[in-house]
Amino acid sequence: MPRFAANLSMLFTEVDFLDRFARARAAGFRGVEYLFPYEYPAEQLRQQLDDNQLTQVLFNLPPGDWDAGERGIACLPDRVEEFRAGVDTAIAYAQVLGCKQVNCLAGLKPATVGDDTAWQTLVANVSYAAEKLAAEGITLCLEAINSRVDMPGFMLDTSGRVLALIEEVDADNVRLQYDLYHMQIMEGDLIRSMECLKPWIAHIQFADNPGRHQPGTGEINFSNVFAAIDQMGYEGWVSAEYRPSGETDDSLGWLSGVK
Ligand SMILES: O=C(O)C(=O)[C@@H](O)CO
Ligand SMILES: [Mg+2]
Repeated sequence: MPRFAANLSMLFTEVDFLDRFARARAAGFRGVEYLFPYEYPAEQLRQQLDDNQLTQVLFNLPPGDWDAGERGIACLPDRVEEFRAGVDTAIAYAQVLGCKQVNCLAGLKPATVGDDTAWQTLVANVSYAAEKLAAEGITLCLEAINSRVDMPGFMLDTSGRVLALIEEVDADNVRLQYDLYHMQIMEGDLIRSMECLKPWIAHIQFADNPGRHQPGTGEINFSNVFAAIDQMGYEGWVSAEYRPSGETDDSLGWLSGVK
């Protein structure tokens, strides 16, 4: 059985954020992730992890102005200073939370910025972050996010783009975050793709498609996918990053199904 984690930005939203840790633990999870920790003092989040014997699996580098629609700043040439400051902030949180992986959102490419400029900015920023994070023993994840439904214009929208970036940066701690939901939309052929990409995959997330709800609501055969993840010898976390179609607790049938 894969090691499942709960994404607290999407699961257990029936309760306040800080109360979601206990709900995740009660449901059987041993790991949690969420979009961003920065609204809360790191020590307060650490307390929640300790109180509920949970591992902090992942969070994202500061993404720019999320509420205004920004989805990362790593490809933006006029935001390099802000990106670098964000790496320091993320490291400070990761140290307190004992978190060994952070995800870098590549960002939406503005029409005013050329493809090559955006790519070179991304390469330079990821290289910078990788070096700083390596000193802390932290892996930098890069997620391919679908540009068809959820994030039109996102810089890294295929596993091939992420692999090209990993190759160019050439650092041992830069790895692929494979989100089954995004990959089903962009590429399909999930099991064979994961088997091929396994050497580069550091983190897996999932939701069914269409709808981004729990397993069983869409077209992905999760029994087979989870079995394949086990069979390929993947040892990282597999995070439930879906919007429950009803109450979160009622969406967790897939979890007891694989116990
Ligand atoms: O949207 C997703 O998928 C995510 O994993 C977010 O955490 C953004 O990276
Ligand atoms: Mg994801």
